[in-house]
Amino acid sequence: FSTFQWPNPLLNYADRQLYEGPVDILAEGCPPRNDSTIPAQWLRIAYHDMSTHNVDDGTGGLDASIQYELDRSQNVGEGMLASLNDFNGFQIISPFFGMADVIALGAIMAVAGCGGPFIPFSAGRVDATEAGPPTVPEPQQDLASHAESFRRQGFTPTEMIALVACGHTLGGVRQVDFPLVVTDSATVLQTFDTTPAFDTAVVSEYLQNTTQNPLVVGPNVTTRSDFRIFSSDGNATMQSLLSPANFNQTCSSLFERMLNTVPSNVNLTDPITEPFEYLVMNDNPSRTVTLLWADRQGLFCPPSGCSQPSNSTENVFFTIIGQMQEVTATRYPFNATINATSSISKFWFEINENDGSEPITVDNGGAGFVIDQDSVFVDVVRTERIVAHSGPVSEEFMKLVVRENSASSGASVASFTPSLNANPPFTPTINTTDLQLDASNPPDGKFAFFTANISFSATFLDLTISSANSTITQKNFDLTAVNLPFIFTSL
Ligand code: HEM
Repeated sequence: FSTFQWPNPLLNYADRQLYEGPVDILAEGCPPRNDSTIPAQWLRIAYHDMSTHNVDDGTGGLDASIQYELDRSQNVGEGMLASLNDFNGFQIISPFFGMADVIALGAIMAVAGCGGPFIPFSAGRVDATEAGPPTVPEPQQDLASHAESFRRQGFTPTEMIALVACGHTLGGVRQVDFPLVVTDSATVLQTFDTTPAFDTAVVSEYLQNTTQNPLVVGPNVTTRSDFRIFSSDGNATMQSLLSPANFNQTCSSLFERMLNTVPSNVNLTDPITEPFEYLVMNDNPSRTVTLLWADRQGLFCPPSGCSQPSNSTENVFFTIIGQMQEVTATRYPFNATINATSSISKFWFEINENDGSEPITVDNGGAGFVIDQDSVFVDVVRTERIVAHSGPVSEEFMKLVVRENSASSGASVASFTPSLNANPPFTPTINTTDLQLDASNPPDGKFAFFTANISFSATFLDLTISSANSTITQKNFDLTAVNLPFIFTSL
């Protein structure tokens, strides 16, 4: 059992992205693209985005500023645009999980997808709104400039050697983008080593003098930057990286630092190294899991009881990260009816293995899973996604239904919709709409229904209701975590 405290929307969301996808689907099996691989492209963009960091003043780092830096020659390559399009296409950017977090997650999936080590994931990066300085190292620069670039980014000369070797085990150099490095125009891409996998081939082929790495043996001596870097300590670091165990361990910890290099005013979560959102246990078909709750007065409910056994079990399908860690989990769904008058203040669970052992209580470290307020919430049963047709014209929107039980003077919803742009920068849209009394749903008990039509593709909502003396908000309601009905109708 982990020490995770609910609610923590960022950690919850980051955990779900790492262990349930969907980012890994494009990295699994190290799939080829543009004569390189998708993971090679994802790993390179993470390094280039981080390269703006300056340890001296704490600015720059992994902040998605790359979205504004694509026109620079140091960021040449179709992998850059393709990667950003991949990341935006997942539509997982949320109010607290921006493009920079997706770039970091992409690098983690990239390394794992090509057979490399697990890199612990921290989330909470903040997306830049403009370009950073042009500080990506380039092949024609000398060793001293490279050492200074890496120092500025927070890495020692020895770490520079390892970081470049770890990066250049994937992918290669494209002829059209670097014609001075790869001079033979019949070559589309010259790989750094003979295997697409994340492995030590880049090191062993270099040490055996069989390497075809164009940044080591390319015809143009000026652009042999990998040669200058790899040999800068008499090959001592490269020798140490020959051991696959040491290579994996060194690359994992350097990549973790690379991905966690952020502006000094940004705080990241603790690293996620296990799927803490789940109770990972051995399979026991006789196990029962019961949801229990207390009413709004904090009392455990009277005779009939406030408890509900789980109604089924579902297998959790883990990403390549979960598969690599060999974790398995079962999800226990519930369908509980809460009395509208006595309501709910907190809930918890009891797990009974039914094998004679004491049942276990799961109660968020003693506090219970506390429901802050029950004055306003999204009615997921009445909310629906609507596709309305009239001849060739079609309109898509979401009919949001909100319940509220206070005598409010105004209610509004701010909806967050990930970017549907074709090109970067992929900035989300946030719209604020007033909620109106819902004529189609008469009041029920002390609850009234309010409604608004919002974007079909909205993923997160903040609800606000104000009355004469208070404002109540329900922040970060995750529409992607609920299954809303689709309604097809005519306009
Ligand atoms: C002095 C430092 C470095 C220089 C001069 C350098 C240079 C280059 C060049 C010229 C390419 C070819 C890009 C293309 O044709 O699209 C490349 C590719 C690549 N670099 Fe670096 N690099 C450096 C450091 C790093 C580091 C630290 C990483 C760590 C993540 C990294 C990861 C990659 C990857 C994965 C590719 C392959 C991209 C693909 O195949 O699409 N590089 N690098």
